[in-house]
Amino acid sequence: MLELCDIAVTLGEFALAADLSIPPASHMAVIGASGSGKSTLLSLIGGFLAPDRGRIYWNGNDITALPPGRRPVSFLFQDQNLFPHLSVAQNVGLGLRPDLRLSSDQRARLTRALEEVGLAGMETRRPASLSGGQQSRVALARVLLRARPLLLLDEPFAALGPALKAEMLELVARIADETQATVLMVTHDPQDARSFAPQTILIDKGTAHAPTATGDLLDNPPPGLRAYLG
Ligand SMILES: Nc1ncnc2c1ncn2[C@@H]1O[C@H](COP(=O)(O)OP(=O)(O)OP(=O)(O)O)[C@@H](O)[C@H]1O
Repeated sequence: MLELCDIAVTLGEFALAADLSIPPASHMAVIGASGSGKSTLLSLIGGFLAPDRGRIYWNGNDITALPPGRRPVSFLFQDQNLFPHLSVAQNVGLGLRPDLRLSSDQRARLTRALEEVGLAGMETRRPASLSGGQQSRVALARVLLRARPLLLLDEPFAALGPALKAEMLELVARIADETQATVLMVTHDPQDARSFAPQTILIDKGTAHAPTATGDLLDNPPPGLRAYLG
């Protein structure tokens, strides 16, 4: 269970408040107009941004002061954070050990993770020689190996075509289910939210609202969200 208790943060002219709970193993969308604070919310949870007020709890433990590396969190961003000079296996191995000195057990897990995301045999390739979808799979394999219980996705598949995007979302859902991970996914695409996330956090007018049923929210969006969705 992730709890954001009375959180407030101000960035220049912008302010965001959040007071909400996310149940274990949720698949949750984060939706809101451009500039509403979706990435800010993820940064607060991931520890890249400290709140001015409030506490963040994970399973009852206060993680508000923990640096990103000590939080129970993995990230997936649109640029996938792949290092161009490293091979596929090395990029994935970084999820286990930043110095890449993997034990034989860790190497075996790495091989399994690559198989799981459909990249078996591509261990020595560099990211530049992969398609966009394959690059996304490398990033996903790294997430799979890290096996952190909270996965934060900031529009990671926005650059992929609709069919590939749907495939990657299914893969994320499967990986999250296997590890019982909670997933928070920022998206601009209501269809992604409907297919991936039974519940959605709406960010509107400076507030991240408590999760509501995605279908109900999108069928009857409040005025700000209606204007944004078009
Ligand atoms: N370091 C900063 N200093 C000042 N303002 C900031 C800073 N970081 C973000 N902001 C502002 O905070 C607001 C929220 O930004 P954020 O990136 O969270 O929005 P978003 O909903 O993710 O937007 P988008 O959908 O366009 O990616 C924006 O108005 C942005 O300009």
